[in-house]
Parts: sequence; structure tokens; C-alpha cells
Amino acid sequence: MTLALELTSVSKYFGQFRSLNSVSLSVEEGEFFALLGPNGAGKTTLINIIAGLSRASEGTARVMGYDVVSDFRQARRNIGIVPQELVFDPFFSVRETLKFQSGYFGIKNNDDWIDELLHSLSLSDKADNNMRTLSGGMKRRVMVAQALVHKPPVIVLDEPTAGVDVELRQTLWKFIAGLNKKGHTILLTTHYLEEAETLCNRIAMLKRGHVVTVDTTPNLLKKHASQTLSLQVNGVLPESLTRLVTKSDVVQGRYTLKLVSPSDIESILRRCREDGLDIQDCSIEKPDLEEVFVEIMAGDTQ
Ligand SMILES: Nc1ncnc2c1ncn2[C@@H]1O[C@H](COP(=O)(O)OP(=O)(O)OP(=O)(O)O)[C@@H](O)[C@H]1O
Repeated sequence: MTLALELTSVSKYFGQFRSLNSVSLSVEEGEFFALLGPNGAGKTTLINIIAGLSRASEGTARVMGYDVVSDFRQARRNIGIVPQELVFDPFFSVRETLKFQSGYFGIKNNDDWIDELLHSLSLSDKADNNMRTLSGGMKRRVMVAQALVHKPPVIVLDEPTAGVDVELRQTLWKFIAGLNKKGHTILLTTHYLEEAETLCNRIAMLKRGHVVTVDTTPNLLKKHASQTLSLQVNGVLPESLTRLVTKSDVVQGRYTLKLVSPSDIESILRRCREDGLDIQDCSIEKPDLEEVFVEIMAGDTQ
């Protein structure tokens, strides 16, 4: 089976500074894959190498089996990139922008697909407006349409929802998830971890140019995060429970306790009752990706 993306020992130097350190990653066809990491981890550098916009100092990158350097044209044809920054010609209309991009790939008579893209991204009524007259969120949607004019099997989105309102985020994700269902491979970078958790089947985390973890989303949650118990009581928790407390508001009597296993709930509640505390509220919280991310990023870097 052809891999949608294959990076082998990719390093990138900017002078003495090493932005990527021997990164190897494979993304299979049809995956919805997240690349996460704090600011400056190297995500955009990696995407630029995949897109053929920047050259790896060492190692190789392939898109649908095509090397991004020696087979640039084929690799480029197979990928659609939604860049982090909004880059456009302010004097073109939305439709002209999309027609121009189609021409770049040698596609004529692309109107039906352009109309479909405009409709799916709620841009039909802006088709003849100049790019400079659009709001930031609308421009972002045009960037998405622009990346898809040539129906690429692999779609890469670099923080597509940064600074975008909730409604547009939902529209965008519905559209991208639909493309993924149709078989397109998606690579996404985002700082909204709940988006990655909901959408992506697999996640890689980068830290200072190293891949520190790659796993399926359920495995990451299982291995690194624990369930928690939120309690509200009419007093201070017994001393013996403080080692489990991850968050507390002593004035309100609200506490969050880490659960190593679900059976801990029983003993926690018993200890509270033994201390004469009245339990006013109690709920179990599921682990989330934010907790996993914080734990992994706090670990040692190679
Ligand atoms: N052209 C460049 N010249 C010098 N250093 C660069 C260049 N491009 C990126 N870097 C450095 O490489 C590192 C990785 O940057 P990159 O933009 O890939 O991070 P990122 O993970 O995408 O961050 P963010 O989440 O902020 O977008 C940073 O320390 C950055 O300063």
C-alpha cells in the first residue's frame, strides 16, 4: 500500500540552529493525522518540506510515493496545502483566485468543482467579490478552497482555525471530515487540542524538532491521562487524600482528584464521610488530550 506521507530521517538546519532533528513519520492513505507541538516545535518547517517550499537539510520526504525534490511536480499534484498565513492577490475576485490556481495545475474548465467548493464553504455569494473586501474568516475559507482546486488526495492544514469563530470552525471541520470520509488523507496542525482529539485517528507530538510520541488517539488517552473525580464538599478534604488532588478551590470546597482506577471513587467518598464531610456535588471527568499533551511536553527531551 502506498503511504500518503513518508518522512525518513528529516533534519532541517537554519545556520547552526536545528529546527528538525531526524524526523521519521509515516501517514497511511485515509488517515486523519494530527501534528501537535508547542510554538516553535517545527511543525510549519515540516509542512514546508512536505509542500516542497523548503528543502530538508538531511533525509527524504515523499507524498503518495513521490519524492518532494526529485519528483516535485507529481508530489505537488498530490497535495493541497492550507498555509497558516493568508496569502492572496487582493485585486482578484474569489472565483478568479480559484481559476488562477486551477491554471497553475493545468486544469481548464474547473467551474463545476469550483462552484461545489464555493457552496460547501458557504462562499457562493462572495464569488465575485475582491479578496481584499473579505473578512479574515472568509479569506481563510478561500485558502481552503484554493488548496483543493486540483482534488489532491492528501490535504495539509497548518492551523486552519487559528483566530476563526466557532461557527466557521464547525463548518470547516464538517467539510474536512467529509473529505476524509471520501478517502482523502488529512494532516493537521492545531493548538486546539479538543479538535485534534475529536477528529484525528492518530497523533504525533513534536518538541524542539524531535518526534516525542506517535500513537492512536485512544492509546494516547489511555496511556497518559487518567480519569478525575470532581467533588464539592462542605469543608477541607482529609489529609490522606491530598496526594490525589490535582486542582483545588478550598474556599468553595471544590476539588479535582486523580483516579488511578475507578474503584478509587468508593474509598475517596468513604474517607470524606468518615471526616464528617457532606458531599454536595460529585462527577467523573474523562481524560482529555490537553492533559496528555502537558504530561508529554513536560517530559525529558532527547
Ligand atoms: N527561515 C527561518 N530562519 C531561521 N529560523 C527559522 C526559520 N523558520 C523557522 N525557524 C525556526 O525553527 C523553529 C521551528 O519553527 P516552526 O515555524 O516550524 O514552528 P511551529 O511548530 O510551526 O510553531 P508555531 O506553533 O508557532 O506555528 C523555530 O525556532 C523558528 O524560529
